[in-house]
Amino acid sequence: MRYLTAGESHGRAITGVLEGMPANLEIDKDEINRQLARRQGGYGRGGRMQIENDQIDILSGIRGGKTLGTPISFQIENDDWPNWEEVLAPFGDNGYDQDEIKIQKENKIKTVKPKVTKPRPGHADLAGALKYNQSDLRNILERASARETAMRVTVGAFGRILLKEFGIDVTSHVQRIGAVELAEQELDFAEIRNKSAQSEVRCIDEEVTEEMIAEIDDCKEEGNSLGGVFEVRTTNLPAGLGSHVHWDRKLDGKLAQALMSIQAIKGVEVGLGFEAASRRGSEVHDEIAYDDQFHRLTNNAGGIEGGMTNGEPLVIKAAMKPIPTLYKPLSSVDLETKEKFKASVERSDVTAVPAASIVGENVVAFELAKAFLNKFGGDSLEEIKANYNNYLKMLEQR
Ligand SMILES: Cc1cc2nc3c(=O)[nH]c(=O)nc-3n(C[C@H](O)[C@H](O)[C@H](O)COP(=O)(O)O)c2cc1C
Ligand SMILES: C=C(O[C@@H]1CC(C(=O)O)=C[C@@H](OP(=O)(O)O)[C@H]1O)C(=O)O
Repeated sequence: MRYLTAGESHGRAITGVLEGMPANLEIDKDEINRQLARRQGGYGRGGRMQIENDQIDILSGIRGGKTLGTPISFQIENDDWPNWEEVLAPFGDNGYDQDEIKIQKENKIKTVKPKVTKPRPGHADLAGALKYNQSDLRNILERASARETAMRVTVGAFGRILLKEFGIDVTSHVQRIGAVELAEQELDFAEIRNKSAQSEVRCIDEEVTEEMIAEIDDCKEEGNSLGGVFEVRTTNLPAGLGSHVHWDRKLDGKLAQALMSIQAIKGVEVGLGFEAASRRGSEVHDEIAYDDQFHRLTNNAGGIEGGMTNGEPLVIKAAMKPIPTLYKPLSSVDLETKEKFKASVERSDVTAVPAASIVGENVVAFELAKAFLNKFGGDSLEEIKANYNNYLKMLEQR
């Protein structure tokens, strides 16, 4: 299974093509829209999320509510597009009517959006302009933007619909916003799901959530931004997804890549992660027991050993850096004039960790669905179910 996405953040729409879904899987469009709505929520987001109302429009690959086994294509319209149509039209003068810009500047009106030449530290602006030989940073920032994560949530939602047929579920919660951290605790999957669905920040502890909200408010007041950490968990994963035999078949590597490729994610930990490096072996490795089936007395490995699921729940964390666009300006240098400036900002998120946790949850769901199809693959849902049930029977006999 694979996918491609296209689209600029303020372009007409973002689009995607997903290939490799088996035939005869019932697709609940509401479930996809629910995931998209979850991604739009979370305390700390800026003005853009009040403009957008992400809804999936499926163009092909589904008939009568079921997959055909053919490529599935879809799009989400950008409701902000009418404000950018002139600037981002595929053909035309990019809206850079210099006379009009001059008149508008004189009259302090701002409907024309001039060329962007002031790169933001921490964003893709400067590196992208150098690499792609661009003089307008808009040609970089439009595609670097995390608007694209709406597509990743869409394909992840398809993945989770498939996983659900096999009783596998994925959830997430916010572990840290800046300096405010949720203490490590024994977590019950159903509890995380219910509480994180209710909470504005998607931290599962009410008191800590309030502290996180206060931290975001404080940071906003200061014109600053915040990062944090989220954790993704799964239930009912069978042992044996992924493989130890080649570097590019190892599931931990694939999950890390999927998470690291989310905008602003700078670190991934499986299970104990970095903490394992400072402990002794006896305090890290999960002892093996047998009770009708193999299981572990702890889950410090986070459900993966040797690049394969070991039958315990997957536990994986990702660290997000603070949002690069700051109301409190940082110094930078104008691309054209080479003059120093302090950036001014029109709108931005203060933090997007709660949104990123939903993206994380869905990219993990997609990678797991892919690994699931690699192991139990078939062209129809019925064939995959037969393969899966056969494998479960084999495991029962071990
Ligand atoms: C859900 C989400 C929302 C984001 N919102 C913003 C934003 O409003 N302003 C901003 O400058 N960066 C935002 N970012 C982060 C940038 O997209 C990201 O830092 C940039 O593309 C550079 O990539 P890098 O941080 O991975 O190096 C957001 C990221 C995510 C995941
Ligand atoms: C549009 C989304 O996130 C955007 C990601 C983003 C960035 O630079 O990554 C910048 C902001 O966009 P704008 O510049 O239009 O305010 C965010 O709102 C979204 O999540 O759907």
